[in-house]
Amino acid sequence: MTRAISLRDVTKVYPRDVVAVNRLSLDIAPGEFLVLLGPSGCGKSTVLRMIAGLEEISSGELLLDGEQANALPPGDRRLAMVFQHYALYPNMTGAQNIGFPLKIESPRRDATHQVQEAARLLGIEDLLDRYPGQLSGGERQRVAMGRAIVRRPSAFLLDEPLSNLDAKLRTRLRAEIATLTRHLGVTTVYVTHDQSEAMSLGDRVAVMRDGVLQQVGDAREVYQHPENVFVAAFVGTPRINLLRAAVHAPLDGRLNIDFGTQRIQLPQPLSPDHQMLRVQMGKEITVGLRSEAARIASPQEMSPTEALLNGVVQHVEFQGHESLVHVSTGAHPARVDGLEAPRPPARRGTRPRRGSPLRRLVGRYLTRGADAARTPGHDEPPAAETPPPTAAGRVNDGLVVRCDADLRPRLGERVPLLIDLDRMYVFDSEGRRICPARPRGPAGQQRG
Ligand SMILES: Nc1ncnc2c1ncn2[C@@H]1O[C@H](COP(=O)(O)OP(=O)(O)OP(=O)(O)O)[C@@H](O)[C@H]1O
Repeated sequence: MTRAISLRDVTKVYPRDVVAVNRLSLDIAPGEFLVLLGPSGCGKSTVLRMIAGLEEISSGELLLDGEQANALPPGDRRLAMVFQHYALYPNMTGAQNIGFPLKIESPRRDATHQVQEAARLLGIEDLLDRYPGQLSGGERQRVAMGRAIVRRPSAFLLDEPLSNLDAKLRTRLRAEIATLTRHLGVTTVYVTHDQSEAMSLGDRVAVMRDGVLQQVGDAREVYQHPENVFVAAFVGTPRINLLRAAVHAPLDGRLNIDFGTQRIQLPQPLSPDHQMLRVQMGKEITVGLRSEAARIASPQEMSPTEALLNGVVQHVEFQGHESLVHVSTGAHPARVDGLEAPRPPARRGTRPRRGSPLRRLVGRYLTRGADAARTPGHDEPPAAETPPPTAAGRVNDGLVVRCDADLRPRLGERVPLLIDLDRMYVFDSEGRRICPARPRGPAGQQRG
């Protein structure tokens, strides 16, 4: 038995007028695994607690299988909730903890069979005789999951269930949870602030900010077509590069995106996406470039859908299979409120050394300077475009790009960046995505 959960215009106002959830509407299909994602304090747990019946709904409607359930007592909802803190009874064994909900229902019932079955599904048969104090964090969370599934609920509500565990265990357990809930076919709502967890887990991801739902879609859709700059910035590792820019149209009818010290000219004829930028002329826009939308390569390799920017290597993160290279372009980074953890600072650049693989790759560019980078159809970078040095200990405008681990860019090295215009996002001054437009067809249908 699984169930549909619908929220219609649901608002939660706590005392002192704290609006934790603001007019949220969401339909979760029977058997679906939906992840509620957002930064701390955005209202995720409140949504879960309203579904569970642990928090009163201020306005709006909760429907369980189409029936209004705002006033239904929590015990009658047949939902199981698992919290970040395992809340196991320390004086009960694993078996007693798992069987506890059944004992509450009917104290004389022998729950051995159901407990064994839940333990078998979770692979914890050997832990049943142990007390919580004798279990590791991961084992305790499995017992907590056992307690949630033993009553065969119609939906699971999981509130950051893995955030107390180390990264390796978290990865393993989240795969187990996804497999288990699919095996049971039970509707699952999973709350997390960890975007990589969200992207790897759910059928759909619902991104929240300040109590307001920003976007719902499958992971690919949310990553590739973020509705706004907040979603673009919250989802994806490394974080998307966001640069302040303006659209200019000189008299020759061409269209430029101007980053202040550098600009790129959009190829003619303008694509339908780029035509939409005309209305942004004179207004501030934000350009979003994921790390895979720019590459360090010789301008001679530039394709018709690429444009050139120049940069200076500020910091290199070696990742084994690739490197993440922070490149200063002189452009001003755009700020998005409400995101956690800014990028880590990096050391100030030094001079490039001769003979590096990167120097061989883009060597002509490096030796001949900006002149070598000029390609017909693309804007010529002005002489003053070499980015200014940044203050020691800060990467204030570093564009993070992926690079083959063998290239080994040197700190301070001047590099050409080829920007993939098909994967360049533009957001208007309100943060809404202007381009690329959502693709037509079933995968890209507009919601709502
Ligand atoms: N009982 C309460 N009384 C007053 N305000 C509350 C209460 N519970 C939560 N809030 C506020 O409501 C907002 C949303 O809180 P909520 O716990 O739902 O966010 P969250 O996204 O789950 O955060 P986290 O990831 O940190 O758990 C926050 O501003 C919080 O301070």
